[in-house]
Amino acid sequence: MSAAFASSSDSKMNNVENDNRTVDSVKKKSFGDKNKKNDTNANSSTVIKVKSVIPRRRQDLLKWYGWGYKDSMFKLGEKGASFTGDRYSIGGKVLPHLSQWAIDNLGVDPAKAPTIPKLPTTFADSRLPEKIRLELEKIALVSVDGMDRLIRAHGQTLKDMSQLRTNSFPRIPDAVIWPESHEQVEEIVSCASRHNFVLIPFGGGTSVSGAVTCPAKEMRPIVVLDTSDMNSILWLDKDQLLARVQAGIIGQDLEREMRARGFTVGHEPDSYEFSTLGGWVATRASGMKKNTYGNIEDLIVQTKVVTPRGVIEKSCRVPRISCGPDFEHIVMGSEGCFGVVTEVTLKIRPLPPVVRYGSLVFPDWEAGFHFERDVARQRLQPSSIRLMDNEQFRFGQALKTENTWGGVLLDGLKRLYITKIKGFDPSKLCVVTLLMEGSADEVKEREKRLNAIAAKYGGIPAGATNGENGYTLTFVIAYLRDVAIEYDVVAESFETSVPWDRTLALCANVKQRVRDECARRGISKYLISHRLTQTYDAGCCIYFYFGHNTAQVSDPVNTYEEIEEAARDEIIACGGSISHHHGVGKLRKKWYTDTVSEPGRQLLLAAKKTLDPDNIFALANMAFEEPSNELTVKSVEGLNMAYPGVGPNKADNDEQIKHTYYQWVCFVLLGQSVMFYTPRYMWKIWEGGRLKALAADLSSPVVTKDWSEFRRGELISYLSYTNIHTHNMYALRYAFCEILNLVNVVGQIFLLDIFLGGAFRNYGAAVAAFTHTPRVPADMIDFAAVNPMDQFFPKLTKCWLRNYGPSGSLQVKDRLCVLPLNIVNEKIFVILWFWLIILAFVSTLAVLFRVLVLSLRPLRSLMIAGQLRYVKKNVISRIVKRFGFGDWFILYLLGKNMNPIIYKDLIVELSKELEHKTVMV
Ligand SMILES: Cc1cc2nc3c(=O)[nH]c(=O)nc-3n(C[C@H](O)[C@H](O)[C@H](O)COP(=O)(O)OP(=O)(O)OC[C@H]3O[C@@H](n4cnc5c(N)ncnc54)[C@H](O)[C@@H]3O)c2cc1C
Repeated sequence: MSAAFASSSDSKMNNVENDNRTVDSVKKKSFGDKNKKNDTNANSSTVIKVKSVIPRRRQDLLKWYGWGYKDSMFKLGEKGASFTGDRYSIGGKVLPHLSQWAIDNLGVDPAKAPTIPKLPTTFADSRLPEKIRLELEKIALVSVDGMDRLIRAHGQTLKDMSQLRTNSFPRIPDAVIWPESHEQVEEIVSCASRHNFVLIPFGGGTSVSGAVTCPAKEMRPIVVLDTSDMNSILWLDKDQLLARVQAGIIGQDLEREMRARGFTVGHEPDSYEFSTLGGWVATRASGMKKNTYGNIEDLIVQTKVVTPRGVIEKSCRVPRISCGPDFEHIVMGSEGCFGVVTEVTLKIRPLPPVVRYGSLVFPDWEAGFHFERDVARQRLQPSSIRLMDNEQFRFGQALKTENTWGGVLLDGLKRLYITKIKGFDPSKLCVVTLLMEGSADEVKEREKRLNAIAAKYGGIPAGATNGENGYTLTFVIAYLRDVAIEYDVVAESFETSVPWDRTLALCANVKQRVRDECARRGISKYLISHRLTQTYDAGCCIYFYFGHNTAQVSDPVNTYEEIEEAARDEIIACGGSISHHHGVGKLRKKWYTDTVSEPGRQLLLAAKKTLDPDNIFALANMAFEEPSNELTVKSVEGLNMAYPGVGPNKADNDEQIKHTYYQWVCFVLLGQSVMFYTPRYMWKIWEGGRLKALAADLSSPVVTKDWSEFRRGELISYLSYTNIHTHNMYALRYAFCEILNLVNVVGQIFLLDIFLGGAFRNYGAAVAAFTHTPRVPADMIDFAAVNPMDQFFPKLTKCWLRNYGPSGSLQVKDRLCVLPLNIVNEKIFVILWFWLIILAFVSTLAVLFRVLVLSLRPLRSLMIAGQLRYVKKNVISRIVKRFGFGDWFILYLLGKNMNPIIYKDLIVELSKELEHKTVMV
């Protein structure tokens, strides 16, 4: 919880600036060579590994947040209010006026016991499958601990705080991972793309737009990528005034390290105690000193961003480039939806020699406003110049601490001078706070000129202390909201950017709209106040603060949001913007398209489609929709849906598998049988019944009278005289048919693979592997495990049906098609897969064996010997030596088709006959 007064803190915002004890240097090797190209001209050769003052891990974070405390950190009493803790200047002190202010303005009852949140003990189960967790653990530190996940489930909106206090987030992340380098982020993003889980980049968690809140309907596992361990300064170039910094560094750490070396970045959003460099880039942040240093977009020279499509980074570190649209501006303000910012090259500046605060009092808001306008027109703005309305001025007075008699007296005199002598109405006067930086002469000169302009509008200087208090209290004021909830008050700020000519009307109208909305709901105790915080040539930024007592309200957070929404409608109607620096997130989506136009929205969607087509960064901010249940189901294909591949299209580029094969399966099977029969048929033709004629009537198991002297003579004459050496072609044709068998089998595997659109080559193996995996995994979300039978032979598919509507136009209808035959097909093809694999193996062996037989004569003798019993080796080898391969082959086939006794007789006689024939070589 962001209530920021935990007593455990050991550093004060006010003294971190000069504390460089927490720095140590390490050699740069751990960040890989990829950084080298950015190192040119860098004159700091070591990585500055920064130790943050913000605790990084759960237990410490709990203390920091003040969770589990027994008592409230804030006490309202009759004699005043007090805070515990020492992080801010008002910690541990009594604020004598705050109780009365809270009673008068917000109807707080100091006697009522505050509602203190309990430390949660139960958390939603992590949905991250074990195997993905193990894979992630090989990359970086991972936690699925409930508290780690809860702490990173939220930003700092009122709703976030309310849900945190009641542990009622509809969805919290399933795991947190802490990468330490760009390379590790690349691995994590690639892992997320492979396994289709969601990544949420998380910096300081100070988002006030709902940007880091988990999309409630997301069914895929959500992993928060916490950048807090990526907080090193990779190099510092004092000549070029540049620094390369990892994106997870927290604002106050960055500034402390820079100041320790005599530099400053100068970017100080009010959240800079907690917010990170990556968060600033992702939200297009604006700091209070933007007049001198610029907003984040003015400070950046180069960013490195890991997207699912790869890394985006400009190839050169130049001050400006004219190279088409600047893609860095797609990343700036992308609110985590395109990828992770890992490293940033920032401009730095030498520390200003003089920093001086100041304040001016004006009779009313209009006078203060015209002063601000005049200063902007003359471009005389100091580093910061802010105008507070009367409500804020009085709130500031209520936050004053106990004072010395001297202080009280001085305050009294000042008050007397302003109200009695100058005649300012205490219920109207406004204050401008100033922060001036530069050389002593510059600061002096600027102050003189500002005082002169102020005088034109009735303003008078009110001293440096008031100005300084205004700035230091800025840090604490935001978090008062979190303790106010304990006293039945809900509050929040919202801001806008507005042209100068619309500002006064906008401020008045928005305040009036809030009053009307409160009246409509019977809310009588509330505060609506505003201040002007940033100025430009063309306009300014206005911050509104609104809070109300919840005693009369049944659903306080919802009521607050309704009123804020009405106020935003009014802001836009008055010419203001959706936001100046808080971003869009999930809270301000409603106004996004009107702000950027429909083509603008399409451009954003196109960028998303290009950089993150599978919606890995599914934060659903800006124009990106939260998944509807149907869409989510589709994204978890095969398990959390009725049937794989059936569902609404996720996007235009949704991958579609078109199943057209099923109508052709029977023809393909027929074609296969024809192809298998072809070699057999060819052999039949070529063989021409020769073997049958030679062995006619000689196959009977009983030796008959058919085996006569005459018949034996005939055969011996055929084999050894008339047809010897004429059977080579016969044998070669047989071998050719065997080769054809092999080619046929392999060819069929390829053809079937083409026929099934690439599904066949691994089909049998995938089916076999799948049967070893449980069909419905225990965690129900092992979405990688879709049955390959269902995947390639769906029984139910999505169909587009075309018909004519009642008035004759063509209609394309979304229908379901049932393919019942696939129940058989899926099995046929499994059997075929195994059968063809076996056949291919056997055919290969057959061909190899044929080659061996052709080349090794002793093998041929052995084969004949294998057909006979009790025949001497030399009898057989005499024949084999005199026979060619073809003769041997036909003799061998005869052996297979004859009675063995007759065959033995034939061999013995043949051998005798050939005894005097020349030996073949
Ligand atoms: C008290 C208070 C005062 C504030 N004052 C200011 C102010 O003066 N000026 C101002 O501009 N804002 C202000 N804000 C708003 C907020 O601090 C900014 O939006 C800030 O830039 C968010 O930074 P973060 O590190 O906390 O980001 P988070 O809150 O952690 O994240 C914000 C968004 O940025 C994304 N993100 C974070 N880190 C990365 C990364 N490395 N890569 C990609 N995406 C990332 C997240 O996914 C999310 O969408 C204030 C907020 C609070 C609570």
